[in-house]
Amino acid sequence: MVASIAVEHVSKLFDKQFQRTLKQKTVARMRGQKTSDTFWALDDVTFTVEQGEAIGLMGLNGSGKSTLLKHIMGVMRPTSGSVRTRGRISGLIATGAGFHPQMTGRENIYMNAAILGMSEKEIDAKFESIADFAEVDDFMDTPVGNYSSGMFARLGFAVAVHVDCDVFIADEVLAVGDQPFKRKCMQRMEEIRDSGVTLFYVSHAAQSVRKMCDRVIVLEKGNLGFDGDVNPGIKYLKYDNEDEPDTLDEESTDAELGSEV
Ligand SMILES: Nc1ncnc2c1ncn2[C@@H]1O[C@H](COP(=O)(O)OP(=O)(O)OP(=O)(O)O)[C@@H](O)[C@H]1O
Repeated sequence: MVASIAVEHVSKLFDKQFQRTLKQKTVARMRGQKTSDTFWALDDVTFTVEQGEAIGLMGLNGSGKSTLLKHIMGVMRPTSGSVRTRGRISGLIATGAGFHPQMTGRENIYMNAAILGMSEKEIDAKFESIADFAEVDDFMDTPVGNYSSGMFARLGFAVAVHVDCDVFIADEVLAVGDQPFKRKCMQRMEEIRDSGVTLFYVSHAAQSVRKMCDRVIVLEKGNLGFDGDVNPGIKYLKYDNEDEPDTLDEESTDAELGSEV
């Protein structure tokens, strides 16, 4: 098997500010109070992913999932440790990330696709298909600053799924889309996974992780809490407790997808 991603002893230190304004900071300093502190958002995280694996990245809010994915996408550098990736990476870390609000949907498609490594010729060839997937129709020539959050998500996801990539990253892509679009995204991600692309799928929905992934990695306050099979991973998080269901939104997605219980 070929290693697709190697994360070795990765740690990331962030600052935490306690006061917002200069005045508040000055007063705090005069009182001898702390104005900031540091914390480890990732703490000595190590794992390897083989080409074609589908990883469900799970963990409570603030556990470091997006931070880890930013390292894998190469938009953030670790304080210590190393991240090595093989091939082209596509996907979404945050809805609308990399979009310019004053540029139109059309212009943003070209810019975003170029950032993800597509040539102008490639974008020209795929533009109609990207536009069809996004279904923003008449709004293609409207500045995206006037888009709804769902429209933003559609456009970003439409571009990402049209990149020929070796690793696909999907962080909370289903958070803002409506049900038909969520279904379409899930279907498309299954196709991407089945074509042998390495998949990183962040979700709090146990059902869709079961459907989509063959391995689960759980982060806990920046530490690697669990790395292994899907069901034990979900059990580890206690996300499959009938008394504590997934969010209604994601549950209904799972129900509509017809995934097993
Ligand atoms: N640029 C930054 N500077 C300082 N702190 C940050 C920065 N980015 C993230 N953090 C903090 O790092 C921690 C991990 O954040 P991260 O977004 O990776 O969590 P997450 O697991 O993706 O959470 P969620 O499930 O809510 O999306 C949080 O406490 C967050 O506030």
